[in-house]
Amino acid sequence: MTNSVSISTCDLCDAHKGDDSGSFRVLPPVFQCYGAVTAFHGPVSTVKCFEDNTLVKAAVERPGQGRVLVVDGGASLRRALVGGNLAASAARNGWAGIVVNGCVRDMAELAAEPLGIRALALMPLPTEKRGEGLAEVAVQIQGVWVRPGDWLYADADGVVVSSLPLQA
Ligand SMILES: O=C([O-])CC(=O)C(=O)O
Repeated sequence: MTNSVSISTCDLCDAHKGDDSGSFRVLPPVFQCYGAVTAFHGPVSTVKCFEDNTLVKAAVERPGQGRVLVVDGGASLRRALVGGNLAASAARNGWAGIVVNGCVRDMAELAAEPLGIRALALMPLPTEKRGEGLAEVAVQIQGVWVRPGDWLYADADGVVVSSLPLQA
């Protein structure tokens, strides 16, 4: 499922720039855009894992219901946590997007998927699936806390996260 209503992260930042409550957060500008969808948003689900994408695969094989999967891969640049197969599963199962604090691979396949995909970089090496990791826990993405049930908004300008759903 892709979100037809696009919400500008710049507009959100204009409206919330004085919010020091911690509810409104902006991710550091280190993410590259790989999916066919640039702007996406939805409630957050999380996976925390390190060079093992067992739980990422399990998540995207379940119904996404318009959610955004935030994967904290510890910023490892050594293995790809999402490739063409997982991205295709995510799109087919109705995820709005995937944000990976780590690497992805299969650039051409990712670019064809109707899904938002953000990651730090491309890396052709896959992971070892050892069954390790945690699902639906609070994660720290580039120093910013992201929790299951937060709302994430991404567009060409950046990625913001909020405890509450935000209006366009
Ligand atoms: O299966 C993996 O580990 C990642 C991958 O290459 C894919 O999703 O196609």
